[in-house]
Parts: sequence; structure tokens; C-alpha cells
Amino acid sequence: MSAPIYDRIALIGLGLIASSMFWAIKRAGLAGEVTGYARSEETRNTARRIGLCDRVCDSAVEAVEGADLVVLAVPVGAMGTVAREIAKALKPGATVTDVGSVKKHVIEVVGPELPKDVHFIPAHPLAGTEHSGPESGFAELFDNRWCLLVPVENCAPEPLARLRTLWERMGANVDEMDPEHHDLVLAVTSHAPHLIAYTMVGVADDLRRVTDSEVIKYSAAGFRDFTRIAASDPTMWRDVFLTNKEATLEILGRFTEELFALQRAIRIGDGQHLFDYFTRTRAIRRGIIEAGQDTDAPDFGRAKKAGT
Ligand SMILES: NC(=O)C1=CN([C@@H]2O[C@H](COP(=O)(O)OP(=O)(O)OC[C@H]3O[C@@H](n4cnc5c(N)ncnc54)[C@H](O)[C@@H]3O)[C@@H](O)[C@H]2O)C=CC1
Ligand SMILES: O=C(O)C(=O)Cc1ccc(O)cc1
Repeated sequence: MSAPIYDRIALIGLGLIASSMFWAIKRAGLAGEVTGYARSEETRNTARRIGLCDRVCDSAVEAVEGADLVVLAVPVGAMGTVAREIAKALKPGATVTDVGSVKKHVIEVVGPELPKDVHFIPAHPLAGTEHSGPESGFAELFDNRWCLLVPVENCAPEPLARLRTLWERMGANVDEMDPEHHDLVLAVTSHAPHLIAYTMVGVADDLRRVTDSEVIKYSAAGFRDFTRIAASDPTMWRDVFLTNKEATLEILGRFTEELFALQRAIRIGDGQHLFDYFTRTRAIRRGIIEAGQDTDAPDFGRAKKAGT
């Protein structure tokens, strides 16, 4: 147990990320009290039943009153509305952060809603699962994962350092990034891959009507990974694509060009093109493992111990 970092933390939206934050905060004793609010009464009742939050409130305003840190953990498309709802109840000097998967849009819609005497520090934990809701969280979600802090202009150093410490004590490695770069990097590493998985599973579903249950029965590992990703929350991902439009379209444009080139190589029998392409991509995977960046890989421990 370490000393609390904030006296009171308010979690707005009680889904996968907020519930994981709550359990991680409790694991390390990082707050005096954690209050919580979710829009749906059913979610609030579930939270009360499972002991998620020290106090579950029936309004966002009640949850944020007296809070030193307010975490917006709702779908990206709801961030602006929630910020407007809580703005007048925020304690002067409090920090407001979010965990949204897109940063430029959140900064544009949340920033203007907040009073000048609170510190707004956007953040994004690069950790999640395909599950959602108050019962899906667990304390270890952020262990050894990255959390990106995206400080806005003139961000005060003390609140920034305090938020960094919170994420570190919840188990994450912390880095800072500017919003534009964040949205492009995430379009490559997360948003476009999710769209591709959604598409692939959709294609297989169309095919299933022809081949009956063979697609499910003979699913190999690659396709199973796609189905896991494509089971992610529809509201959350709809909002990600609508709010990170520019970067996602840029990456999908490049993806389509490369896909066409590979399609052509297959049609004309250009094995060299395919072989060279797959050799290049294999090297990228090996680079990730050697850098000790893939905590899920079976050889992750080995790569870390070797200090590579
Ligand atoms: N699921 C994931 O793997 C990751 C999600 N994120 C981001 O974290 C945020 C939360 O995502 P999850 O926890 O996965 O979502 P979730 O779907 O598990 O939970 C969202 C919660 O927000 C509540 N909510 C929705 N609209 C609301 C409103 N207007 N006012 C109050 N509460 C409202 C819902 O009732 C629900 O309790 C999103 O912005 C998402 O982009 C970030 C990293 C990973
Ligand atoms: O479950 C997965 O594979 C993920 O990619 C989790 C994830 C989803 C959204 C984010 O903004 C960050 C991480």
C-alpha cells in the first residue's frame, strides 16, 4: 500500500476502464474515497451490488462535488455532454482527465466546457479487452501497459506529475504525446485494425450463409483473434471512427493501396512480391518482441530478462 495520491476521485461512466481503475486504485490505496456515476440506473445498481466505488451517486454533479480528480470514462461521443453537465460543480483547482481512445476531438469538445480554475489533462491507457460494462474490469488491466498523457498548452507541472504518479501506481508505463500525433499513431495501431477485424468477420458472416457453420467450426487462430476484436462495444467504436475520421481515413487509404498491390501479385503470380512483403512484416513482429513490447507473447519474459 502506498500513500493516497488524491483525497477524492470521481469516475464518470462505470464501464471496463473506470471499473479497472477503481480496482487498481483500491489495490494500491491511491485515493481516500472513490465516487462513481453512470447514466443508466441498471449500471449504477450493478456497481452498488458488486462494491464498485465507495459511493455510487445518482447524478454526475453529486459524484464530482469535492473531487480532486474527475475521470471521464464514457464513450468519446459523450465526453462533451458530460463535461458540460459537471462544469459548474467542479472544485476549483481540481484535475479533470479522460481515458478516451481519441484525443484531438476530446480536447476540442471538453476543453471549452471547463472552468478556467481546473486543470484538464487528457489521457489514454493503451489497455483494454473486448468486454464492456461495470463487471468487466479487473485491477491488473493496466499492469505493464502504456498510458499516454496528452497535456494541453500551459499544463501546470504539479497536476501533470500527480496524474502520472496515479497511472504508474496503477501499474502503467507513462509517456507524453501531442494530440495530433496520438490520433495518427492510434489510427495505425488500433483504430484501422479494429475496422479491418469488423470487416473480416462481416465477410465471414456473409460466407457462413453459404457454407453453413464451417466458418465457426474450422476457425483458426487468426480468425478467432478477429472475432474477439469484432466483439468490442459498438457504441465505443462508432464514436472512435466518427471522431478520428481524418487519421483513420488516411491510414485506410494506404491500407487499400497495399491490399490492391498484394491482390495484383496473387492474380499475376508474383511470388517474389508476396515473399518480400511477408519477410518485411515478419521483421516488424520480431522487433516488437525483441524490444519487450508485447507483454502477451510467450517469449516476452525471455526478451525482457535478456535486456533487449
Ligand atoms: N474498451 C477498451 O478497450 C478501451 C476503451 N477506452 C476508452 O475508454 C472510454 C470508456 O470505455 P469503456 O470503459 O470500454 O466503455 P464501457 O462501454 O465499458 O463503459 C462506458 C460507460 O459509460 C456510461 N455512459 C455512456 N454515456 C454516458 C453519459 N452520457 N453519461 C454518463 N455515463 C455514460 C455507460 O453507461 C457505461 O457505464 C471510451 O472513451 C473508450 O474509447 C480506452 C482504452 C481501452
Ligand atoms: O482489446 C484489444 O485488442 C484492444 O486493442 C484494446 C484497446 C481498445 C481501445 C483502445 O483505445 C486501447 C486498447
